[in-house]
This record gives sequence, structure tokens and C-alpha cells, in this order.
Amino acid sequence: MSDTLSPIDTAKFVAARKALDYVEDGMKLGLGTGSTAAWMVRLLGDMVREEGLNIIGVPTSSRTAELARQQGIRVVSLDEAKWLDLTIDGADEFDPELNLIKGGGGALLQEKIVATASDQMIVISDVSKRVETLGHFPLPVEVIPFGWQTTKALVEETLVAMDVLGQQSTLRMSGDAAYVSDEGNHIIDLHLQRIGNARQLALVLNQIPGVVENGLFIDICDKVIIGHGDGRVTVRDIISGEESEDQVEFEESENIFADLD
Ligand SMILES: O=C[C@H](O)[C@H](O)[C@H](O)COP(=O)(O)O
Repeated sequence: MSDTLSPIDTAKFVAARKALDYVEDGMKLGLGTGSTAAWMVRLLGDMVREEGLNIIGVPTSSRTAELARQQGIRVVSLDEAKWLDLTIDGADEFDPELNLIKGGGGALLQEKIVATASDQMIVISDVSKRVETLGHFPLPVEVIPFGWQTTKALVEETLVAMDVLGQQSTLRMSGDAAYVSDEGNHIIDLHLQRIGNARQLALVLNQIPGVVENGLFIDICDKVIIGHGDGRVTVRDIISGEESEDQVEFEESENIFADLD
């Protein structure tokens, strides 16, 4: 359907565009991080510039903050905004209950704080992130740098005690150095394959000293918009249990495709 975008980028783009149907003038919005959320921020920038919408954005990472400012979106901190109407963000995996794994891009901490401080969270995703059981995507756990190796060992012991299979954990790297998040922390990725009880694991991980947060988002997401490579979107709402389909039309000549990185 698109000569400009690959099927996967088409899927991300149409999910992002559909999400903007839920944005209203005057809203305070949480702005997610990642390649799918970046489409949403660019499209939101278009809306703000062309329709003169009065939107306040709270970014979930320094990357998103920079992009939002470039797009002319008014950016404030969460503490300035206090409470948000809606957060729109991507995800690395979502299950049938709309529980998520997030943090593949290292932004899980701010993302979880911002999504939790919102009336509603909408996840935008291509269809490849839909799973029956979370865990194939490595679960990110953000830890403070002090004593991180001890924290990592404690996390591994906890996984053994919980009888979680596939207990390998790795320190996320950025080149030759440990990855450092926007909050100055490291990330341990847990290669679990299958998380039987995500709710329990999320609680237990956060009890370990040195763990700041984990990438399991339980009961936070309200709606997922799943994009497909042919421009279709499926919208699934956890509260109503309804699922609907739509087709998102777009032109290859749109300005948004002209200013891609
Ligand atoms: O830390 C990053 C975020 O949780 C992203 O939302 C997630 O990794 C999905 O990113 P993408 O849309 O690039 O697949």
C-alpha cells in the first residue's frame, strides 16, 4: 500500500494516526518513547501547527522531549502538569489483558510514572507485539548503579525462588559501556521466554533493594491500537471488551514523510 514505508512502519504509522482520534483540544498528554510513539509525536505536531490545538505534552524521555519541542508542542514536566488526560505510548509486548512489557528503548521508568498519572493510557503497536503470554521479549529491570552486580544476583536468586524459567540476565550495554537511562540508572534485561504470573513478578522485583522499576505494566493500559501493514487498525478496549476495525488512509505526499531522520 505504501512505497515510502515498509509494512512494519506502515503499521506503526497507522496505529499512531488512529490514536490521535482520541486527542482533544486542551488536553494534557503523556508522550511515549520509541519508534511508534515518535510517529505519534510528529503527527501531533502537525495537528498543533495546522489546527492550532492547545496541547500540553509531558514527554517520557529526553529523546521525546527534544522531538516534541522540534514539532512545536508545548512541553512541561509532569510536576507542572500534575495529572494527565491521556498517555499514548508504544510497547514491546502486550497480552490479551493488555498487560505490557515496556522499556526496550530504556524509558520504562518515566513511562510508567507518566502513564500511571494519566486518566487513560493508549498503547500503539504493530501486530508483532501481540502475544498470548508475556516474556518472549527480554524484561527490562532498571537498577541504580551502586552495587548493580549484587542487585543483579539478587534478581536472579528471586527468579530461581519463583521458579521462573530461563533465568539468564544481562546488563544492557551501550557500545562498550553500561547503558545509562535518563535517570542515571542501569538496566538488567531478564531473558525469561514466558512469564507465568506477571502481576506477582512485577511486585516481587520491585521489593529487591537496588531495583528502581521493572518493565511490566500491569492494569495500566486501557486501550491498544494495533496497526497492520495494509493500513488497517484494530482497536481493543479493555474496559468495554470491544474490538473494532478501521482503515487509515494517508497520502505519500504528506509533509510528515518529507522530514524523516
Ligand atoms: O523504552 C521504550 C519504550 O517502552 C517503547 O515504547 C517500546 O520499547 C516500544 O518501542 P518501539 O515503538 O520502537 O517498538
